[in-house]
Amino acid sequence: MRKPDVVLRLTPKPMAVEVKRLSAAYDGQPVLENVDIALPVGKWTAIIGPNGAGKSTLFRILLGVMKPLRGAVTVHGEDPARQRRLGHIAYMAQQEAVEWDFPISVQDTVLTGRFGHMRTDLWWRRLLPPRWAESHHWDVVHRCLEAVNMQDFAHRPIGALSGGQKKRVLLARALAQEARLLLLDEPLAGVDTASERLILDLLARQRAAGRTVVMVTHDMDSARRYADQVLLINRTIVGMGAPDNMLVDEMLARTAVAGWRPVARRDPPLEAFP
Ligand SMILES: Nc1ncnc2c1ncn2[C@@H]1O[C@H](COP(=O)(O)OP(=O)(O)OP(=O)(O)O)[C@@H](O)[C@H]1O
Repeated sequence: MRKPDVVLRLTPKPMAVEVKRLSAAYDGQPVLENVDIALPVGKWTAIIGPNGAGKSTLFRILLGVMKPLRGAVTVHGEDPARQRRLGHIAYMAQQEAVEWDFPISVQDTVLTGRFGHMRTDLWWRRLLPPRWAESHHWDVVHRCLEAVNMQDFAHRPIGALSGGQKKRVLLARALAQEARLLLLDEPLAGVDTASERLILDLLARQRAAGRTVVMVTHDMDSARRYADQVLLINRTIVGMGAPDNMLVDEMLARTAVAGWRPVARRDPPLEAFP
């Protein structure tokens, strides 16, 4: 009898993020054009581009909350909205995008990061107010608050925090999601040196644990020191590669990064900064 043929299927592991020929627009006004991106799982990518380059728009599309005009987008090989609903994408918004006057404590804010996981709790649990969540959710919340050094502020209203503390709470909420992909919109903006160090070290640990980190930043030094790759964007992808190849005068000039300082010349003339 003839033996059945053994078919060896070698399916490549899906990328964390794959974007092909993407275009996006608001009210018919193009914002992103012909964007191609492939971000491997477990790497740290820094996205750098000037104001209005479309970085936050790209995040909205990767979260599946905005539909592209054209092109294909997958997260872990699936529809981004589905991945978000499954809790595989964590998002840290820019501080300005959050309603800080909302009467909610620091720990309840971080608990909202657990909502995706709570969907799999027992049905009757899901009828209770979130504050009565199962203890393992609270364990994660407290662990994340400790990780960002905000445990002493757990009961404080979020409106009564400094700028740097707000950032740390937003990061704790993103960490509490225990997602495979972390999308962070300017996590380092407006924080002091100690907070910056804490945030970068935490993200380095996330990456070491196999998570994919994607961080929009204007901080070239951090991108150079921590990121595996840099993506330069200004309405379209200007370049993508190792930090040492992307964060050079020629590439930055092409991206026209606001506030960009020439790398070769440490002290440019003042007139370079209007
Ligand atoms: N909801 C919206 N409706 C209409 N236009 C928008 C909307 N959101 C953003 N835009 C426009 O789209 C363009 C890209 O905005 P986006 O916020 O994606 O840029 P960004 O790179 O994140 O900028 P920044 O560094 O200032 O945060 C800008 O010209 C902006 O004015």
